[in-house]
Amino acid sequence: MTDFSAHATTVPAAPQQPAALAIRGLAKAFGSKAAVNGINLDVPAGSFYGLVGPNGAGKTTSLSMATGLLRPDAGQVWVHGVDVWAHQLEAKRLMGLLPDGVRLFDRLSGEQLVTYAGLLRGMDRDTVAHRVHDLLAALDLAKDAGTLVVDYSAGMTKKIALAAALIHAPRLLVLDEPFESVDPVSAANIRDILHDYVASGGTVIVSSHVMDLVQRMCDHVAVIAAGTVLAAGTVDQVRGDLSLEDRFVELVGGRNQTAGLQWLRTS
Ligand SMILES: Nc1ncnc2c1ncn2[C@@H]1O[C@H](COP(=O)(O)OP(=O)(O)OP(=O)(O)O)[C@@H](O)[C@H]1O
Repeated sequence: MTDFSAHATTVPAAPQQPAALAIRGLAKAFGSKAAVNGINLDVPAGSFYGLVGPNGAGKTTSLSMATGLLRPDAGQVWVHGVDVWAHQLEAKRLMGLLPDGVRLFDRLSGEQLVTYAGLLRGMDRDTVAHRVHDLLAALDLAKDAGTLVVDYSAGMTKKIALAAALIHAPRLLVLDEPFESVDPVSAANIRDILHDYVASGGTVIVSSHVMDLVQRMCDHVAVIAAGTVLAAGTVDQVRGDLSLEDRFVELVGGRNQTAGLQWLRTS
């Protein structure tokens, strides 16, 4: 493992100073399948952190455990020094989550859904109304505010879920595949929102398969494969002289032979 992270150790130990997210020895198996294999990771406060890895690498499982959605078999997680599994409410107050594939209350309109998310967080109605208005405008959803979420497209659904994750101005945003299905203009708007958020002291963790996007957007990256962290650090440290995509392929390997698909040829 190439690990450039200052705090990462092979023997799990509590973080010295609060990172935005610190993970020690996190593990999860589904039956006999080890999905996450005792990973350690430090996400510095104020960083824009990319999490990349092949399909089935364990990204969603790791993020679900790190954010209090899935109980780990082993290991510990801290968000700004708060133990996520020992102090769940306190930790969740600090986080905004865009989970992958989790059902929303889609019989609410977009405006109602984001308002509901704000009220659930204990915010007063005036502040919620003000922020809902701002978020819908920034995400180009104002004209669809009254449409039921069940009638939204996949990209619109991603955006309304992102608005719900942002409403309480969390200190750490964890976004699982935030750009999937999102059109290029909306993706650029979302990137601007996230960059402003990081510039004002927030921390963002995004999982993505789009290496070029991660290389341009993130300042840190971790490469995960088979439930293990293969490399972690600043994007420049991890990629060295290569593009992140080439470095990813070098680390992960696994280019498949396509010679067995001759039957697919049409001429
Ligand atoms: N609820 C579950 N039950 C059984 N196996 C699971 C479950 N969730 C995940 N897995 C398995 O754990 C492994 C890691 O899955 P995970 O969804 O974390 O990967 P990922 O890196 O997010 O993949 P992708 O990039 O394809 O979204 C996979 O082998 C997957 O089949």
